[in-house]
Amino acid sequence: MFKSGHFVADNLGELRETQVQPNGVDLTVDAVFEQTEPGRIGRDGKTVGERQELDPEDGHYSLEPGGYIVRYGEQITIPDDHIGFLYPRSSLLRNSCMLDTAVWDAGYEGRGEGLLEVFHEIELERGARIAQLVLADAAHEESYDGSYQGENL
Ligand SMILES: O=c1ccn([C@H]2C[C@H](O)[C@@H](COP(=O)(O)OP(=O)(O)OP(=O)(O)O)O2)c(=O)[nH]1
Repeated sequence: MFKSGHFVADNLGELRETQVQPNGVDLTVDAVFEQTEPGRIGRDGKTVGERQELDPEDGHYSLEPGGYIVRYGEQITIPDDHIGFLYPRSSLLRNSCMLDTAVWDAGYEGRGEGLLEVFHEIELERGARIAQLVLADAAHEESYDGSYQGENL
């Protein structure tokens, strides 16, 4: 079963009232990066490629078509017995952009990242809401203890 927006909000850091939605919490864009060097995914590990942080102009990012890594502004905790899913705000899709996301594991804490695909130039204000995090009940044996634990806190 999916939890309410207020339940999700109780597991995040400081929020604005407008971020709490009926079924989840909207996440904001805190930083945007362009990858500059290749990463590597091997059978026994991975390396994230170098990236360069973009400077917002007058508080806005003007993004040309391409792929960008975004860091969310909220401090996220996925509580035990839950799993998190993140969806793009539909206004992104309606503006020819997409946010690609992965599974948020029980026990994860941090300010996570996603891949923003831009198919048509878009202006994003730093701090604008771009995604929605939802939580569902989930069974698990272990909790997240990977290399991204505690990232960007
Ligand atoms: O879109 C997402 C989805 C998840 N996460 C966070 C929460 C998740 O628990 C953690 C690790 O994700 P995943 O397990 O998919 O990463 P991995 O590449 O398998 O790394 P690890 O080996 O550390 O598990 O990253 C994000 O930042 N962005």
